[in-house]
Order: sequence, then C-alpha cells, then structure tokens
Amino acid sequence: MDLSLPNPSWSKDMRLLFDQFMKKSEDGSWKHLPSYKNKFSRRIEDIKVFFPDAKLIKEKISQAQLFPRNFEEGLGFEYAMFHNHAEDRTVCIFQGGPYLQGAPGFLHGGAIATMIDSTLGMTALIAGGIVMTANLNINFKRPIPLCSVVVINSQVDKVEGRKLFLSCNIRSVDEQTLYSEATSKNLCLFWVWFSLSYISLGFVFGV
Ligand SMILES: CCCCCCCCCCCCCCCC(=O)SCCNC(=O)CCNC(=O)[C@H](O)C(C)(C)COP(=O)(O)OP(=O)(O)OC[C@H]1O[C@@H](n2cnc3c(N)ncnc32)[C@H](O)[C@@H]1OP(=O)(O)O
Repeated sequence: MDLSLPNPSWSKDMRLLFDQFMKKSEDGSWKHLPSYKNKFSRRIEDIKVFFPDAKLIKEKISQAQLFPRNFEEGLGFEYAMFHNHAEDRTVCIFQGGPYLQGAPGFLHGGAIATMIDSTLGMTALIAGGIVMTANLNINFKRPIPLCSVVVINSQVDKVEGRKLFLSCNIRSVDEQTLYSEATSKNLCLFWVWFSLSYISLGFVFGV
C-alpha cells in the first residue's frame, strides 16, 4: 500500500501541498514517488553483492520495514516525495507526529536527520542508482514544532564518478523560516546501467 497518500492524520497544510504538487505533476514535470513499508526489502540480494560479509540476521529480514514507514498513522513520519527530473531535485512534504518529540514540543534531531537522509537518499538513488550515504552534515537552524508541516528541498550539486554531492534545506510552508540545512556525500554501489533500470523500477517500488 502506498503510504505517501493523504490520510485522516494529515493537516490542512499537508493536504494543500500534496494537491499543489499533484497538480504540478499533471504535465509530467514533477512525479509523485510512491512509498511502501517494505516493498524493496525483498531486494536484499541486490545489496548483499556489495556487503557479502555483512552478518544479516536472516530470520529477521522478513520483518524488515522502511524505518520512517513503521509508525502508526499520524504518530511518526507522515511524508510524500515528488521528483523533478529536469531540475534533478526532490521535494519532500513532511509532517512529524507526536512520537517524534525531542525537546518538549519540538521534533527530535534524529527524526529531522531521518527525513533529510531519506530525501537526499532518494534524490541520489534516482540520479545514480543504489547508493549509500557516506557523509551527512546538518545545521539545525531553528527547532521544528511537533506536528507542523515542513518542506524539504533536495538537489544533486555535483557528481564525481561514483560520488554524488547533494544538499537540501528544510523550510516552513510559507518559506519564511529556514529550519535546517544539510549536505551529503552518497556513494553509488550499482552504476549507471543499473540506475537507469532502477529509475523505472524505482517508481514502481518507491520507498
Ligand atoms: C536494489 C535495492 C533497492 C534498494 C532500494 C532502496 C530504497 C532507498 C530509500 C531511499 C531513502 C533511504 C536512504 C538511506 C541512506 C542511508 O541511510 S545508507 C545508511 C547509512 N550509510 C551507511 O551505512 C554507509 C556505510 N559505509 C559504507 O558502506 C561505505 O563506506 C561506502 C559509503 C559504501 C563507501 O565504501 P566504498 O564503496 O568501499 O568506497 P571507498 O573506496 O571507501 O570510497 C570511495 C570514495 O568515496 C570517498 N568517501 C568514502 N566515504 C566517505 C566519507 N564518509 N566522506 C567523504 N568521502 C568519502 C573516499 O574518499 C573515496 O574517494 P576517492 O579516494 O575515490 O576520491
């Protein structure tokens, strides 16, 4: 089930943004990226090629779920991503639920980092195939109020061989408040041929 579609826990702002991006997607310039709890977990074989010595706990893999997708509706990470191929950028609309509290009334820094890593990771994945985050630097400029809606704008800045250099920022819906800025270095594990096939698959599998 695609978990990036509106549900009763979404605020008015969240629905408004979703509808705006779905409208923008009508001419094909933007594409809504579906997101599933565990659709790609079964692709562990593809990743194990690069980490043959990883000690995977086989009996646990069948329970694997994408971390941000395993909270009950409205209590954790409510989000939807849209990708603009021409501009090589991804926008994530994100509403952080009450179970993501850090300082009282505000989002935990790790929850913010999760959505930054997920959005940058998805941007890198579409640009370069299966990637791993090698380095992630975040500046937390302002605390994000719990249950508020924010917009994560992420883009590829540079590609050097297998290395992708990305950046993103998190702003309020009215764009007046800059909450966080981040940069990341992602390493492609599978190279271009795979990523092209994966891009087509990516929109099937989603995350
Ligand atoms: C088909 C299956 C479908 C799957 C569908 C998935 C769905 C997708 C959902 C999207 C949303 C989730 C996205 C989550 C993304 C994560 O959260 S990934 C998890 C967190 N990251 C990790 O666990 C990575 C752990 N680290 C590693 O595995 C390895 O260090 C890496 C990153 C793969 C790199 O290792 P490597 O390939 O052996 O590369 P290595 O030779 O060490 O370095 C290559 C180059 O990169 C540079 N480099 C390496 N590390 C660094 C660093 N930390 N800083 C700067 N430069 C570095 C090196 O200096 C070197 O540069 P040059 O000398 O060539 O100039």
